[in-house]
Amino acid sequence: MNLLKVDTIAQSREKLKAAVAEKKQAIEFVKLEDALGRVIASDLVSPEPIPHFRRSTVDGYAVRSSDTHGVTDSIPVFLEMVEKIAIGTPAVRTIGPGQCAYVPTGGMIPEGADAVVMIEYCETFDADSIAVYDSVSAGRNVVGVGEDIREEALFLKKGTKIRPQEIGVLSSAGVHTVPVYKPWKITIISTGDELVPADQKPGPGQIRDINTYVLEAMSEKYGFEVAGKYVLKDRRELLEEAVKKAMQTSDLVAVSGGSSQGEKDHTASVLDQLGDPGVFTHGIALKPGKPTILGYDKPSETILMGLPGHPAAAMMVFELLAVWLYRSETCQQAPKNTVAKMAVNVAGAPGRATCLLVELKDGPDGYIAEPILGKSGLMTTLSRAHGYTMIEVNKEGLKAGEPVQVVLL
Ligand SMILES: Nc1nc2c(c(=O)[nH]1)N[C@H]1C(S)=C(S)[C@@H](COP(=O)(O)OP(=O)(O)OC[C@H]3O[C@@H](n4cnc5c(N)ncnc54)[C@H](O)[C@@H]3O)O[C@H]1N2
Ligand code: MOO
Repeated sequence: MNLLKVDTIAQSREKLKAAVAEKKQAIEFVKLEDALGRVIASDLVSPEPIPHFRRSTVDGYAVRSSDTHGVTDSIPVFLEMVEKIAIGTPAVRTIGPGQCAYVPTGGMIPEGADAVVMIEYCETFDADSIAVYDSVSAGRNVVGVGEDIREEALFLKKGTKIRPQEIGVLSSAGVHTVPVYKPWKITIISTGDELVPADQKPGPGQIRDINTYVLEAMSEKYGFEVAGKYVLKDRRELLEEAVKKAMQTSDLVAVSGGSSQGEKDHTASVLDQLGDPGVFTHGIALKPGKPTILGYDKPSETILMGLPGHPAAAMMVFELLAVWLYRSETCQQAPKNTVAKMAVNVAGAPGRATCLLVELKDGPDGYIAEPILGKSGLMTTLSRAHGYTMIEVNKEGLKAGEPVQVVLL
């Protein structure tokens, strides 16, 4: 018998990390307008405080807060209005005791003032003075210098994936060219005599190709750049030629199909032959995903991956290993999980971790996770799934009502 000697997910991740330890992560600079979805490649420190002047958060009068102590809506204080500050211009006068200045929302707070009274609590008394009917404490309605970002403070960490809100932080700090990781280049190779493209009608025994399309979509979703894609017949020399070519341009070569031990399963031996040192894992203790192949080629710094042919397995292994490794190498955090309670008992797989697809339903106190059980050759199971939860290797299973972490897909 020739059974695969399997690694756990943790072991295979350790081996992947060790293999790529000296792989260089290239960095590039992109315009702020093009930075959405990219991953910041160095800690960003602001040379100046943001904002760099004190700003009002309301339309009102900048005052010395001590002048308003004891003021109520029936006992006002009368203040001399010494300046009307316009938005976008510097405040010129210093506010002395008994004085104030009009300031618009976002306007600059003048020297001497330490708070702003909203216009609703003030009354114009005559051309130069106003009555104030509210008592304010120091700092009220004022954003201080550096309150958003302190001078020399680290304001965005390496590994941050840029969302619209980070675009805002970057623009406020004046970072208009952003250091980001160059995306990994990936070549996707699907093998199988039975595969026809999605726009063709499959004959008897044939099926439409799924993995090429799914892996390309995942690559786009997770920020890889597709350098090439091939759909090949199950012939060793075709696979050899494609992998050889891909290794010249790619950080990652993902071959789907032919990963098992059938007569036409060449992936492991081709990846092992072309890589130096070659394949270090063939088989992981995961359901689905058992026949996964992992290897590396040091000279070209290419990660070599053989994904199981079954589409759901290919997708989950790509997520759990390729995407995981890319996140880890670019210092990104794992996505936040959601918690749900299992709807029913589910058994684990002896000796293997299970990646259990679940559909989330609203329950009386949070989500309920309904397992989606189906053979790994079926694709619609994945489309129904909102996410997955892992049943660890040595766990018998999950009990109805048990809280589980769900990773959203
Ligand atoms: N005797 C054994 N047979 C199998 C085992 C095993 O341990 N012993 N493991 C099963 C498991 S689990 C999986 S997963 C598959 C892995 O197979 P391969 O990686 O060698 O892939 P293929 O045999 O080429 O294909 C399997 C299956 O997936 C379909 N497929 C392949 N590529 C695509 C594609 N691009 N788009 C859509 N569907 C694809 C293919 O038609 C097969 O149905 O092995 C089991 N067998
Ligand atoms: O391991 Mo297979 O990858 O269960 O579908």
